[in-house]
Amino acid sequence: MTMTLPTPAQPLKIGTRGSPLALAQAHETRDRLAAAFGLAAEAFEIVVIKTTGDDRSMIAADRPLKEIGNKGLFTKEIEEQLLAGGIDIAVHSMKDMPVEQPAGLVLDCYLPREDVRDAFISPGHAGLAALPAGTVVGTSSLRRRAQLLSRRPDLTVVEFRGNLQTRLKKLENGTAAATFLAMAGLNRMGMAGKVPMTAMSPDEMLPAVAQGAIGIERRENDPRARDMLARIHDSETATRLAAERAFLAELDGSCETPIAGLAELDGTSLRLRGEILSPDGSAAYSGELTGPATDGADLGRQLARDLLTQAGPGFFAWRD
Ligand SMILES: NCc1[nH]cc(CCC(=O)O)c1CC(=O)O
Repeated sequence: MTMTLPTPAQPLKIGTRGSPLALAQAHETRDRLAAAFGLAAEAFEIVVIKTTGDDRSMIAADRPLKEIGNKGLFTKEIEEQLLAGGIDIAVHSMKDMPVEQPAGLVLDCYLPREDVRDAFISPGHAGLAALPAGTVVGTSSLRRRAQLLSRRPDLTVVEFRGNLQTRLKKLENGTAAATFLAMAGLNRMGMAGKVPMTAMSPDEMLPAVAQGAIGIERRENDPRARDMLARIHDSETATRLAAERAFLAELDGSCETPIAGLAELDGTSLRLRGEILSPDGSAAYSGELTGPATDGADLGRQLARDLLTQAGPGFFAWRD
């Protein structure tokens, strides 16, 4: 392969948000690229980009993200920089990515997926089932709120945002007795052993579509980035996300919607589980399909149609 590799004088510019998790993901991407091509860290430049979603003044701490309109809230400025050439690749949590990318950009490189499960975090309780009736729990996620209320209608769910440290402080001062975060983020930040938590099985809380997966976006017409990313791409993650994201797309969903989905591979067989909920958890529909891994997107669309049929017309009408 004739490829001009980046050098310290002409580094590959890696765009990312500045949060601790985003930076950990950007460093992992750089380290995998450096290892794959035998390059020094100096051949890469990590460029931190502030997004609307990071601008605290835009977001009152108690205002649910959905009210601000979160389609592209954390990605718009990064994608603009990518199109303008200010960066060469952009590292994202796939869970936060819309199902379609802007013209001129492609998102077809995934790193090996981390733990897909949600973590139950609480200094005083062993798990969801052990919480006494009426317990206050905190989350900012519409999906988790709906799932929690669906399984435990007796709980009170309060809006809970901010970084891990802020949340732990709120647990300590009694604002809530428990909160929930992705295992993947905790692991990638090296926090898994340092926080009182247990991983929840997907049967107890089915994770968000693409949870635990990192995707790397590039310009369509950039062969260097294309060829470099091909070397660190994980095809198993791609197979699983094809099914999950087709499921999400067919539901016309985004991270504003209480939707959960998880595909798992067993050899050449793909098992897809999905769930859709009303925001207050009073209605929840779930199902699963298994089929050949090569037909993941068909499986995703089929499961979405099955669940929409179960739920009946107008199930998502509250979104409009
Ligand atoms: N929406 C925020 C977000 N986006 C990705 C992660 C965690 C990492 C991942 O799921 O890949 C999180 C925080 C969380 O849910 O705990």
